[in-house]
Amino acid sequence: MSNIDDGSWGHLADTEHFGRKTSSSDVRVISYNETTHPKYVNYTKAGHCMIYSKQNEKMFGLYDTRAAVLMQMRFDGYIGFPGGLIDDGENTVSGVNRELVEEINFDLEKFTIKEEHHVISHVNEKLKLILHFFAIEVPLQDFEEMEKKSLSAHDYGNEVMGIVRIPLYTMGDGFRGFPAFLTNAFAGNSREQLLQSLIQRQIMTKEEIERALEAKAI
Ligand SMILES: O=c1[nH]cnc2c1ncn2[C@H]1C[C@H](O)[C@@H](COP(=O)(O)OP(=O)(O)O)O1
Ligand SMILES: [Mn+2]
Ligand SMILES: [Mn+2]
Ligand SMILES: [Mn+2]
Repeated sequence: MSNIDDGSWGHLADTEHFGRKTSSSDVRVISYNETTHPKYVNYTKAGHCMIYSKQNEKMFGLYDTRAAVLMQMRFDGYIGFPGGLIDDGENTVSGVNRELVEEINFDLEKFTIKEEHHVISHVNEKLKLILHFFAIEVPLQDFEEMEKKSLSAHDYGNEVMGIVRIPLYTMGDGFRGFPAFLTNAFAGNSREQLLQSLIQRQIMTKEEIERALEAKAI
């Protein structure tokens, strides 16, 4: 079992509460502009990013892959997107780019996250936490190179236990594939961020998402 199971957190004590499971009622959508209002100056900000590449290959010649979407298995056992806490006084997109370099060895010479990649932001008043979410579409060849380069990221093997692609297809029993993936534990509101982006970027329809959410293992 964990080697600090006495409820103490060591140096993680300052930030561990941001990773605690929250209910969707704890967060509400907030405009990017509104997050710069002085009343949020003492809020902690975090930014994460969905990197994806649309593709129309068929897995095993059977299943539409739709897109390669990059997520990660985190140190805390939750699935999340690359990204992290924005340092005090740090510009939000600069913080997201810094975290992407730390976590997946993102090549800023090739791609940089800009405000135009902003998708949605949420505020959790209880935790005084603002969660910004970005998405960037890249060519499949660059996506594949990122996957390889992520193995030599600074935080690979500690904050990041490895990156995953998401199975966006549903198999013959109506569960394995995407519905099974959705049964994982997700960090923050990353599951909501994923589902909204898949619809917004026309990778999946709202009806398909709803069907996947209702599917049960047989
Ligand atoms: O993918 C995510 N989407 C939304 N919120 C997330 C995601 N991953 C984590 N979180 C929440 C929960 C975390 O405690 C905080 C901070 O993010 P984290 O990536 O852990 O921060 P660092 O990389 O350690 O800076 O956001
Ligand atoms: Mn990080
Ligand atoms: Mn992180
Ligand atoms: Mn960090």
